[in-house]
Amino acid sequence: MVAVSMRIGTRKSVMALAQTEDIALRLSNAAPELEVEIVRFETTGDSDQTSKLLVHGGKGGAFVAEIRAAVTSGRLHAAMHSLKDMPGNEDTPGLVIGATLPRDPPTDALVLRPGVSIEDIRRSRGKGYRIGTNAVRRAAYVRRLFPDIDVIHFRGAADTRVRKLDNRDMQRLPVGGEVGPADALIMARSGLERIGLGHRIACELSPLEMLPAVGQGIVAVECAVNDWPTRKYLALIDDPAAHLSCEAEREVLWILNGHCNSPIAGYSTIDGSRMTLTASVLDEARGGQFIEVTRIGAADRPRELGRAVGLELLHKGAADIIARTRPAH
Ligand SMILES: NCc1[nH]cc(CCC(=O)O)c1CC(=O)O
Repeated sequence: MVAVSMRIGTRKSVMALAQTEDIALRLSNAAPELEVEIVRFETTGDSDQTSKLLVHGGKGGAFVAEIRAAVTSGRLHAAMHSLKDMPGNEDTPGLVIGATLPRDPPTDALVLRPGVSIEDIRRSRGKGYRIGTNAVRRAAYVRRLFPDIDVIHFRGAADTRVRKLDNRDMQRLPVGGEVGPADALIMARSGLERIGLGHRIACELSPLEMLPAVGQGIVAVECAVNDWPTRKYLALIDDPAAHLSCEAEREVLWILNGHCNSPIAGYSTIDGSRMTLTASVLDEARGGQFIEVTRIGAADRPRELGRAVGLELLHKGAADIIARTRPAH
């Protein structure tokens, strides 16, 4: 059989590489003639560990734009993305999500510094503890769980974050100065497991306690819309259920015009022919009030369901909250 090659681009972090290797393995199993080459990108977002990501045009701008440009120019056949990190409020002409891998657990989890106990944090409602996250959604939900906890800015690749927690490192702030050390972190369970740090999960937060980010736990592969050979290969490893959830949850983001660090959460599940979609918009400024909508619809019409949920959130006042949290440029 004639060998065919596919170049897949990824960020260089341990987590991104693990995800891309998973894609490569699935492709080789599905199409043994395919030789997958993993191309590692160092993005602006990864090399700058201090700023709050916004100066790079947000999460999307930082992590996604450079790799996308390489796909568009033909340097890459495809790009690996964590679906959670893909901007949900902009068009991507010429590109398509060719595959979504089966969803890993979408939940968030608490990682504790050795010596810190979850019982103590619960008992004190968080008072006296510092918890690190850079996500507005996680900050808002964790304040609902532990009202007296101190949420501090914390970023970096997942393995780096855990190392900094254990070493009691301080975090430099984008505006200057530093905070820390952190006693705990909120991180995605799937990411921790993919980098071999699943044993550090002290407590998993259910979707009811902390509704996951749109697309959390789903690895996506993007390619050029007119690159049919690549699309055919990617279709072989596409997980239909994850793809339907992707469509439903991302339609909510689109309707809400959510920016890179919006306090938006969204999670869908499929049961037979029905999909249940819950999405929320959190308002930290108003004492942690939040708007949440759940709807059930036809699993094979995910965008319709996403649109209904998004419009209902708007009807209940979501646009004001999102506008208030929009970073000034
Ligand atoms: N922003 C980083 C990022 N992007 C995707 C994941 C892992 C979870 C996933 O696959 O959705 C993580 C790490 C984290 O949030 O802790």
